[in-house]
This record gives sequence, C-alpha cells and structure tokens, in this order.
Amino acid sequence: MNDHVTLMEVGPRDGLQGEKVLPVATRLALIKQLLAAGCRHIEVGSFVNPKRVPQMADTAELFPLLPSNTPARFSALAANSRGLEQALTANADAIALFTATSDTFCQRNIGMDSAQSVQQFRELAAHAQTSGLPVRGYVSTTIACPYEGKTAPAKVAKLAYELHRAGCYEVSLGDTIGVGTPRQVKAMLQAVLSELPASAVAVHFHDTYGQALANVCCALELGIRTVDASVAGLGGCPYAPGASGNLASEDLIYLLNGLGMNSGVDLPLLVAAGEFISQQLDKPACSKVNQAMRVSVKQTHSDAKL
Ligand SMILES: CC(C)(COP(=O)([O-])OP(=O)([O-])OC[C@H]1O[C@@H](n2cnc3c(N)ncnc32)[C@H](O)[C@@H]1OP(=O)([O-])[O-])[C@@H](O)C(=O)NCCC(=O)NCCSC(=O)C[C@@](C)(O)CC(=O)[O-]
Repeated sequence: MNDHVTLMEVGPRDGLQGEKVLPVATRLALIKQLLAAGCRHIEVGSFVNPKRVPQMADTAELFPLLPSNTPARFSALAANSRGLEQALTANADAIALFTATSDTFCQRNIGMDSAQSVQQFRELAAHAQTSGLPVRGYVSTTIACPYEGKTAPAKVAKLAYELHRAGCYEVSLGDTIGVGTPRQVKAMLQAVLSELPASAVAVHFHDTYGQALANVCCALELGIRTVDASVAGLGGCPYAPGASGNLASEDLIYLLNGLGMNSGVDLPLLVAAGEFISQQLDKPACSKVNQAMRVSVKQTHSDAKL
C-alpha cells in the first residue's frame, strides 16, 4: 500500500478567508512557517472579487514575495477569466476552480448555477492548459448543502467526472458544512471512485461535528492519498452559514504519523505555525494537537516547579 499522503495546506486561503483581514506580511510569514514545516502544496490565496472576500484582496501582491528556491507548489483559487489572468500574471504554480452540486450554493458563491459553472470551468480549464497552468477542481456541498439539504452521491460523481474530463488533474471533494459521517462519506466516495481513479481524488472536510478525521480514515481506506487541511483548524466558506473550520492540519499529521503514513511534514513546526497564526488572529488554535501540546507544556512547567 502506498503510505505517502499529500497534505494540501489550505490555511492561507480557506483558513484566512473567513477571518479578519490580515496584512500581506502576516500571510507571507505564515506561508514561510508552513514551508519550514515541510508543506509542499500550499493554497496561498484567491483571485476573486475583493469586495466579496476582502481577506484575499492582496493575493496579487503576495505572490511575488513567495520564496522561489523551494520545491513547494503555490496555488490560488480563481473564479472567472479575470482571476485566471491574475493567476497567470502572478506565476502561480496551479489554479483551483470551484463549483458545487447545489445550484443555490453556487449562485450565492459565484453568481451562477452548477451547470453554468461547469460550462465556465471547461472554458477556463482549456485556457489554463494552453498556458501550461495545472488546474485543480473543487466540488463543494458533496454531502449536504446549507440551502438545499442532502446531496445524492450520484450527483457528486457526475460533477467530479465532468471536472476531471475538463482537465482537472485532481478533484477535491468538499464536505463544506462538515455534516458528513463515514457512512455517507463512504457512499459518496465510492460513487466518485466508480468514475475517477483514486489518484485524481482529494478530500476536503470541515470539522463542524467533529467527524473530519473519521472521514479521512474512510478516504484513506478507499485509496485516496491527498487530503486538504488548514493549519490551526481555521476556515470556512463565507457562503456556507453554520460551517466551522476545516480539519486542522496538525490533527491530520498526528493521525498520519500514528498510522505510520508519511507526509513529509514536521508536526512540532506545524504546531508552531498554528500558534503563530492564531496569535495574529487573537484566538486559540482550534487543533486538538495544539490544545494538547499547550496543556503538556503547562504540565511540564508545573511539574518542574514541584
Ligand atoms: C465569482 C465572482 C468573482 C463573480 O463576481 P460577481 O461580483 O458575482 O459579479 P461580476 O462578475 O459582475 O463582478 C462584480 C465586481 O467584481 C469584480 N471582479 C470580478 N472578478 C474579479 C476578480 N477575479 N478580481 C478582482 N475583481 C473582480 C468586477 O470587476 C466587478 O467590480 P465592480 O465593477 O463592482 O467594481 C464573485 O462572485 C466572487 O468573488 N465570489 C466569491 C467566491 C469565493 O471566493 N468564495 C469562497 C471560496 S469557495 C470555498 O470556500 C469552498 C471550498 C473551495 O473551500 C471547498 C469547500 O469547502 O467546499
């Protein structure tokens, strides 16, 4: 069994898009810490309407500041042809296009329904490919939608197939509001895997009900080897009311280490990155690992006093 798992670190984008607006220098400092921890796939920002997502407004200024002497791959979200042009100008290593199974969610998020977004996807992906830019695809609301309720696995499979056929090297399946449990996740993933090879599938779980790690185990058992996660468990789509943060990267790496699976990520350095960004946001890191380490550090200090 292939025991390497790729962490797609989405903290600088998905994590920060729902937080207070941070200066570019702070976003850059976070990315540098993630690099130092061994993250090699980092979604650094979004090229979208800055009035809709002001936290990502300065992504074009951030790109030229990123370290160039690194094996890491820096990607960005793009929602339209203007976003694609911005990503090309910024020399992004890849773009991520996004759609959802739910028409209502799509309308609120990108101003068009799911079918229209697939049509736009095809055009953008074709343009990106002629420019040599790899394209990742996101399907949101794969388990349920905050506006339309439960999602049929066959609908996810059809959409994932369309995105893969449009040229996405990988399709990331989002439980956007974090309501799935392994039973539903397994049914959804099995439907997708009947259309796509596991090597072209990633999972993206939010942890609203504390099910994200259990769902990751389900995905790993089905052969999926790319998992999206966000440092300090930050995140959530501004157009998904009620959704909590993403699966915390620290908790994912702790799980993978325990399973004997390799990610190339150094857990203590990742924890330090989570502490750093949480301090910048004036909030405690949501990751269980950070919380446990904080307790064990305090414990060590109090033991030392005895
Ligand atoms: C899709 C758009 C861009 C359409 O944009 P729009 O506002 O719906 O309509 P528009 O195309 O008519 O544009 C309106 C204004 O936006 C500007 N604009 C338009 N595009 C750009 C651009 N690229 N860069 C800069 N400016 C842009 C455009 O110039 C215009 O400016 P104005 O005339 O008002 O001054 C908009 O609806 C938007 O930005 N939506 C937000 C999308 C977003 O970032 N959502 C969150 C990420 S998705 C997510 O989190 C889920 C995921 C991926 O993590 C997976 C999961 O958890 O399931």
